[in-house]
Amino acid sequence: MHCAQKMTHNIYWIGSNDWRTERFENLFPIPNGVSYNSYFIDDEKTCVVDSVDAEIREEYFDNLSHLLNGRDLDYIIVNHMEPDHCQTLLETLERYPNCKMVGNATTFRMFEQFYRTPKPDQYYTVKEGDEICLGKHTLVSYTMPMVHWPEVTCTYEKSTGTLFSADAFGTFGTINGNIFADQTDFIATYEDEARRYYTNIVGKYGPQVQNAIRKVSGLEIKRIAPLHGPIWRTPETIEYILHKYLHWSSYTAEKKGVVIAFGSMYGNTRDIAQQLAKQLSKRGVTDIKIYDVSKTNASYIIADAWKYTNLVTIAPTYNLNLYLTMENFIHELKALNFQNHKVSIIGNHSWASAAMKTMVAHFENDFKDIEIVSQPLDIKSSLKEEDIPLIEKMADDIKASIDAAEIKEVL
Ligand SMILES: Cc1cc2nc3c(=O)[nH]c(=O)nc-3n(C[C@H](O)[C@H](O)[C@H](O)COP(=O)(O)O)c2cc1C
Repeated sequence: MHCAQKMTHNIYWIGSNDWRTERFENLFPIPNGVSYNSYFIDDEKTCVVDSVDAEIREEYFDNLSHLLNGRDLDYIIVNHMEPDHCQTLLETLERYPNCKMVGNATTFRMFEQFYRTPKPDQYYTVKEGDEICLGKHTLVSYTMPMVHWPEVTCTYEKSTGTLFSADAFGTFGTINGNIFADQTDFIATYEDEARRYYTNIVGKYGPQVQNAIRKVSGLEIKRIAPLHGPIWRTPETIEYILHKYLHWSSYTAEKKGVVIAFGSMYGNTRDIAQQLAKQLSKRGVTDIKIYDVSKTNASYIIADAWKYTNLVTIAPTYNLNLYLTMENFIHELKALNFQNHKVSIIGNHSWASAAMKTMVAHFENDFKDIEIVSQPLDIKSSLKEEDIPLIEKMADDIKASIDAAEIKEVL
């Protein structure tokens, strides 16, 4: 059943929601679901901006044929070739054989790689700054390489000031009737999920995100229409999401606080994490988050590690190595280019220590711009009375580093 919504002057949201998929990219839990957004422009020429995941295929085609109302489809703009936006692309081209698929050389190469059905007669190549006039609406293409994938573009519609931004400015979480962020309590509803989406999906590409923001900063943006999550259309919400992206892409902490990530088999290392948290709290530190790396999906811990100034990793030695879920957590952080934060380290071992040294080596050698706060500690099997002063000293050092931290506005 069609369920399209009007976005503005003859531009419609023709996406839908997915509550069923457990994990986005089969990696990141999405307990609040996700939307796949597609847009339809109704003008002398008809145009779709990006197609959708197969999960919402029926809704997309119902919306499209309802709005076309018997007319033909002239263009489909492909800003991003990732399958969650393209699993219905080939079918769109086959249902509407006169439709031109708008993209660049990489877009078309990827299309053929994924869908094994070249459609050269339907390719319409655009370069940076090229315009397509639909009648009253004019679309301008801008490249955004590696704002997720190499072929990515964004498309700016001049008459309405709409930026179709591909995966940029997107978020996990479904659209619940309200397609615009300003119709929701958007900070409460979307901020944490937008940060988790950004850090885990696009976090690796901070410099590319900054380049893309610089590139579009000269445009008069009245609406940002991403491929996931709500549309940003008021000055307040546009400024909010642009500002958040500038902040996140600079790897700068948003808030003073400590994320304690621990791994533990039998509880001894967990006790160390709780003791440190207590000592921090006693010293007036607020916003302390403790996560068990074996329990909480790394995507949540990573999002909070990005947000707060200080991270502490605490883990035991396991078969002469670092405990595996901590190894994995640190590996994921590194893969996302995590940087510009302060880290403290505690290991635990019983006969041949490896955890502490491995964590120190990772943060010293594999990351850039990480300050190690306090002397790393190595506890023997379980926390004892004589260890408490060591934990207190680390708490003192972390507190001092939080006090010295400056939370800078990134403009
Ligand atoms: C399967 C297993 C392998 C371990 N391997 C090592 C090791 O290679 N070197 C070492 O010093 N301790 C090793 N330990 C000891 C742990 O580091 C120690 O028991 C620590 O207290 C575990 O903390 P937890 O209670 O938080 O799990 C191992 C323990 C287990 C259960």
